[in-house]
Amino acid sequence: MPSLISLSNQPAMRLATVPHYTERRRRQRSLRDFCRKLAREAVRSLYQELVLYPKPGLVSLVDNGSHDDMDASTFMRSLFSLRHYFVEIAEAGTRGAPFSELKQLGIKAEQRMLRATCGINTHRGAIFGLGMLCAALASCRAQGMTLSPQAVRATLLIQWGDALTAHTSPSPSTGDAGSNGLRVAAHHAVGGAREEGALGFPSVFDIALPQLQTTLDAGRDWQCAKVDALFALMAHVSDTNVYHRGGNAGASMVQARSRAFMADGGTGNINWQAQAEACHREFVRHRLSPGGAADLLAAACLMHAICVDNDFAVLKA
Ligand SMILES: CC(C)(COP(=O)(O)OP(=O)(O)OC[C@H]1O[C@@H](n2cnc3c(N)ncnc32)[C@H](O)[C@@H]1O)[C@@H](O)C(=O)NCCC(=O)NCCS
Ligand SMILES: Nc1ncnc2c1ncn2[C@@H]1O[C@H](COP(=O)(O)OP(=O)(O)OP(=O)(O)O)[C@@H](O)[C@H]1O
Repeated sequence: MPSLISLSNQPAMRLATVPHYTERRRRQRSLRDFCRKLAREAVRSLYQELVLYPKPGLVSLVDNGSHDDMDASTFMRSLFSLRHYFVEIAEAGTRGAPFSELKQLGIKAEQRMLRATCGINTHRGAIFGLGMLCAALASCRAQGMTLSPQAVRATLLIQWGDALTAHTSPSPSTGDAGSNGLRVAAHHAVGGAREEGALGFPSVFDIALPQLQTTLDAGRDWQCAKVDALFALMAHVSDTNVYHRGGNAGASMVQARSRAFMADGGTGNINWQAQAEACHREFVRHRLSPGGAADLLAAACLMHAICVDNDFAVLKA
């Protein structure tokens, strides 16, 4: 039996017996596992959004809402195509990668999405919102910080706030071709996803996440929580998808109908299901699709899952 000393002369053994080396390897493995877990939660949150019904104007397992060009299977192919992206952007977050690197990962993810959907834009806003949150969550974890909503939002703004602000006024040189959101921003002075990101996703942290918790604390189920959070988002968010399809009139209708639903008690109202389905039919009649609210709901579902997993109390609405 060779002595431990002779074995320890081997390079591999020398490293392996050095405590901080094993600690570093353990920590790296733990971070990789966390990034994979984040990615699973992000994909699961996109699925949670897809299967919600009633979801006014939007695609679900029940119908295609205001869309002729996509259905639930389009979204399923799309969310599955993003499974590696969320790992990649989380790992970039652990390194504190610059926004330019996150942006390239986002663009690659959009290309994977478009290949999976034969060119249909199913999750462009979600790639941005959930991608940035995964990067911020992973950065918090790498720094040994808590994963509280406050810490995640502060980390996102500290690490990438300036770049996200610059991202609200894109220039052709940065490869920002025209988009529906940019055209809406120019025509209606509505900031959309870019402004939401630059402000640290206030609609997720200050509206949707507290609403999820308020409905759950009232004793209602997860479907009710997601419905109330979606209506709360539609009541407040300036959704460029809605402006793009329905202009100012469409945006006013979405906000007015959503505020009325919440003022009537949301899913606490005994007739909530009939009211929500009537809203769905009205939005479909007007071809309205609050896709931005749907993306933000998925982001809130991700943050809620993290809070539950880490026993963080979510502030109520
Ligand atoms: C910022 C994004 C969403 C582009 O926004 P823009 O308004 O220019 O584009 P577009 O109209 O195609 O997409 C907007 C999407 O955001 C969603 N959305 C609309 N309004 C809002 C809102 N108020 N809040 C959040 N999301 C919204 C919609 O569902 C829509 O799909 C993003 O896709 C982008 O910049 N992509 C390039 C790659 C990148 O920079 N990624 C960043 C790292 S992930
Ligand atoms: N369940 C959903 N149903 C429809 N849209 C959704 C859903 N979930 C998220 N979205 C968001 O809404 C966007 C799709 O809306 P929309 O089709 O209006 O956008 P667009 O492709 O930019 O515009 P258009 O299709 O009118 O040319 C998706 O990119 C996605 O970000």
